[in-house]
Amino acid sequence: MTEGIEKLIVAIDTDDFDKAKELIDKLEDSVDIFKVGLEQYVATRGKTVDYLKEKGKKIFLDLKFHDIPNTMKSAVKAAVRDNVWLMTIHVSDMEGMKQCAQIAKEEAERLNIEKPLIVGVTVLTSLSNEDLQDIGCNMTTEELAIKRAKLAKEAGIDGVVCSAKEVDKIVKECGEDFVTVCPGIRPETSEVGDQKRVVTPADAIKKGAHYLVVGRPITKSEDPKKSALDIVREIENA
Ligand SMILES: O=C(O)c1cc(=O)[nH]c(=O)n1[C@@H]1O[C@H](COP(=O)(O)O)[C@@H](O)[C@H]1O
Repeated sequence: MTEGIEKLIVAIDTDDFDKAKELIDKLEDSVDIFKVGLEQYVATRGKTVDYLKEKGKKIFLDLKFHDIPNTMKSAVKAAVRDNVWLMTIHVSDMEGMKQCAQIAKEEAERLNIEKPLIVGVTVLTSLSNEDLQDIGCNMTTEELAIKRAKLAKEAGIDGVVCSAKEVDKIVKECGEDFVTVCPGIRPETSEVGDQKRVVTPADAIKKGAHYLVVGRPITKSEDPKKSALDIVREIENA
């Protein structure tokens, strides 16, 4: 497998299992990691996770848990049973994150499976500085993302989801081994849509992102396989 394929995560955002299956089948030779998010998981009750397992693919379960510590911890414990590669929580209070890190380890040991990576969402890539002001936060997206990444590291989770706009600073603060997953990736010619902090695949890699999450630029393309391969090539050239 090439280095580019190892860094690309494709977001299967559809509410239809057959469409998800069709996309996975089209992309299976050029993509190794697929993200099952809220829309697809809720609509299919997790059926796509089983399909991806049958195909031997790596699974990013993106359910972004955010709740009181006991509920977050219990949700992580249940999700570990899906035996996925990586899953998301929101960066929240220290107690909640610590309990998620701990239970993931314990449950994986009990089941004798590899512990999934637990990563915390810092500041959604659809948010701007103005959006943060509107919801009562007087920090910039970059300041808040760095602060939350440091909290996530202190709590003992494996990494964060962040925009590639701030990933270089997060790597500098939290170290090379702290996993960085960057959505809001847009090749030069792609539509931005609802994303506000976007970066090209090449620039995201140059800034130190470990993994790039790409949805619509691949899934809404007339030729998803070609679009995925173009991004893999751009990653490799960077
Ligand atoms: O956790 C995520 O994956 C996520 C965090 C974030 O800050 N921004 C973000 O876009 N995402 C997800 O990444 C994917 C991006 O999709 P596209 O905008 O279509 O490339 C979607 O599935 C989002 O749910």
